[in-house]
Amino acid sequence: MNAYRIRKINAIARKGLVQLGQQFVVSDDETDPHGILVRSSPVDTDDFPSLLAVARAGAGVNNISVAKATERGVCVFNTPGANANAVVDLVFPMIGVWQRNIYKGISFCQSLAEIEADKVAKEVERRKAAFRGVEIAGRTLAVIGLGQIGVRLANGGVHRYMKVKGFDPKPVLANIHKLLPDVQITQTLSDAIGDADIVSVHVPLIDKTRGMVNREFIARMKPGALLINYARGPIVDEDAVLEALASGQLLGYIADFPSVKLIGHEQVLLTPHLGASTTESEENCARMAVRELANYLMYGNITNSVNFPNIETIPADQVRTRLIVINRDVPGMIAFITNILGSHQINISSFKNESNGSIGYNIIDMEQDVAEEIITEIQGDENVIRTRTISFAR
Ligand SMILES: NC(=O)c1ccc[n+]([C@@H]2O[C@H](COP(=O)([O-])OP(=O)(O)OC[C@H]3O[C@@H](n4cnc5c(N)ncnc54)[C@H](O)[C@@H]3O)[C@@H](O)[C@H]2O)c1
Ligand SMILES: O=C(O)[C@H](O)COP(=O)(O)O
Repeated sequence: MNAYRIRKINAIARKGLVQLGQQFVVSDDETDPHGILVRSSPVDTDDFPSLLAVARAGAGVNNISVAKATERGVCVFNTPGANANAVVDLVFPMIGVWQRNIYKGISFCQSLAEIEADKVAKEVERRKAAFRGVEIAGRTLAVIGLGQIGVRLANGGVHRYMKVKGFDPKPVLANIHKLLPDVQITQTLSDAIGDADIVSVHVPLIDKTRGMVNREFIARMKPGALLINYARGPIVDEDAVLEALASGQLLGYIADFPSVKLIGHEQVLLTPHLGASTTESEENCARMAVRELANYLMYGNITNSVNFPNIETIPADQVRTRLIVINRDVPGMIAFITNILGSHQINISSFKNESNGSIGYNIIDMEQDVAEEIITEIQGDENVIRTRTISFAR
């Protein structure tokens, strides 16, 4: 068969890319790819006519046109949890940097290069009181969004002897099971943030969360609290933050998303979108994204899609054709597909169907070739979004 064309956007770790076998050709310039590997760059799936899938080596998919992709039967993957340690590994140090005035202390030390060598030690002892900080043990941490990152951060707070509260309106049960018993799960957002010294937000950027941390949210926080955003810039209303910093309602804002409004503000600490930037996380994400994409292109199997259901089936040795049908999840679709195949005397050796509530996904294995007209007949139904045949040379 012809090779699958992969467009690589952004730096994808080599340890992931080497998993792609000879069936794949990877290029940064491919204009008509079957698959895309991407991190944070924007992807409009409508720009690529032959596109079958996009794999985001990371968590957030707000840079990808997921709704358009779903309408065209393009599968979008992400890599849940693959960079969660990296984010938590940065958030706690950043809290420490803030609470202990480390950034001010470091610039003070750099300024000591200007003075005479025998005066440095004396100057350090004379001035160090200006950088006295506070500890995080005993403080209350509110974690908003108890997903892969939120759960790790909440547990990390417990290990640091903090009181930890967490809020998530629709948590994934598997994540909640990983929470330490000392984390208090609250029923409302206000219960979580009302008396927290530190509020850290770990939700995806979607319509419902855009601007979620607004004036009203901040007003519900304890006066003088610290706000942390390692999720996405637009989740936080920056004007509301600046007002709250000026009034004292917020003591500080730590974020991974610099903007002109925030840069240079004394009460704001910024990092340049570094949350996932560790060797380990980049390798984890790349390995996972490549596996998901390759498994989809070669077999139509799905793990960790954000718009299609999970489904996996290994073709038996005698299977020649695998037909994939992606449809709107309405009654009668399975019967519709099997009736057409049956009416053409096609014997089905395996049929697997999964749904995520809006999209139905069918993998149908057959021991013979399937004529193009039969596929066209299936494709003709208004609820069929896309069909695809994969031939196995035996
Ligand atoms: N700074 C970085 O480099 C970096 C790295 C990784 C992830 N992120 C961002 O962090 C986000 C979360 O990552 P994750 O891996 O934990 O994802 P996740 O999907 O595992 O968890 C997100 C959680 O947020 C919850 N949620 C959704 N809306 C909510 C709301 N209104 N209130 C409270 N909770 C809500 C969901 O139910 C889910 O449990 C990503 O979507 C991404 O945007 C940033
Ligand atoms: O959503 C994510 O996974 C992070 O924001 C990481 O983005 P990056 O892969 O561009 O570092």
